[in-house]
Amino acid sequence: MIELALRLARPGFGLEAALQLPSRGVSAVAGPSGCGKTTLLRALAGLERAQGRVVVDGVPWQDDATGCFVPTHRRGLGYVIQEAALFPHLSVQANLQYGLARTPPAERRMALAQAVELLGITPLMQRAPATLSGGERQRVAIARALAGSPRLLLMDEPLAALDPRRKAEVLPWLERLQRHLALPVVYVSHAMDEVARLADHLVLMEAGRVQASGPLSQVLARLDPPLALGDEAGVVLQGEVAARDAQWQLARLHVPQGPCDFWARDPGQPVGAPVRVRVLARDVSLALTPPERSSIGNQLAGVVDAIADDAHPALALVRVRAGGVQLLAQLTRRSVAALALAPGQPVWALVKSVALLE
Ligand SMILES: Nc1ncnc2c1ncn2[C@@H]1O[C@H](COP(=O)(O)OP(=O)(O)OP(=O)(O)O)[C@@H](O)[C@H]1O
Repeated sequence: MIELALRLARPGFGLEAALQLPSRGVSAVAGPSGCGKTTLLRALAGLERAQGRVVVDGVPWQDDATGCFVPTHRRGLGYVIQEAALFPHLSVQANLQYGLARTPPAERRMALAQAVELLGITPLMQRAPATLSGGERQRVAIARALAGSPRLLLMDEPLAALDPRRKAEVLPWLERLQRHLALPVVYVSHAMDEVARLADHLVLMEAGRVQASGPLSQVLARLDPPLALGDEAGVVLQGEVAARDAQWQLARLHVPQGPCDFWARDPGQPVGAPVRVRVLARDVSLALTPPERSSIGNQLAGVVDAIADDAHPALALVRVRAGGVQLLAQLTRRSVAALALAPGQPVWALVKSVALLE
């Protein structure tokens, strides 16, 4: 467990965050620009001197009550930032070897081999950094951070400098890390598509404060903080590819807690592969009876769970429980009135197959 309670005051900005993050998996820290994500990460690393307490797996890194402050280089951190700074005169291999300097010799080979394997670096080993694409450079930077056998990996917008195509190339490698790494990762990003694909735990921040912190699906299904997410409000369902339809290039995705399987664009993964599906609130419609002869690929029987005002006065956010999953639907308040929607009301949640984002 990573426990932190940190305060920091700057002119015009104050950070006040108390958090408990799991010791395994990816904890994403998201929120609008300037809300203090980077400041929080730097304070956790000891790069920024905040007041308070940081305890990682029972080991205090900072405790103002006792005067404890472990300097950054003794915290066993890997740190990856937006623009990777690799040594330009060294090959990829030599850059990775450099990352080993701080690692006890007994752990070196394992850590390096695992990092190279997890991030698919082998074909790049002899290349010079200047010959790498932005995405390849970030993979090498992440491998270098991992080669140092960190206890905690901190990543600050590692994909933000990449164009959408490069970002799409790197994301599957980060998903591999998310599945296979035993160490905790704190991942700062303002991009909800990255968060939806990578996070196990989500911290939402606003103006230096923590708005919500908890398992990804629970935080995304809350009706209060998602309001701040605007068009990005929506839930993430986790499942696996159950079948692929070669004729229509669609895949049937089995979501264990869902009331039925989902049809979506074929993500190109084999049957049995784990997938996450992002269902945005604006892509979910509600009906009182199941539509016949419609083009909508997914129709889920559910019950209205809660209704909240959305940020715009014309809109409402409706949470529907369907089987063991929760969906959010963004509707006009006129539709909510026309259907007389209220908690407890049985409804059909309609989700176009094209709207499902893997
Ligand atoms: N070195 C600094 N000196 C003074 N103020 C700073 C400094 N660094 C950041 N700030 C301010 O502190 C606040 C939080 O900044 P921070 O970089 O942590 O936000 P962020 O959520 O990471 O933003 P972004 O997503 O844009 O990177 C902002 O108001 C910013 O202008």
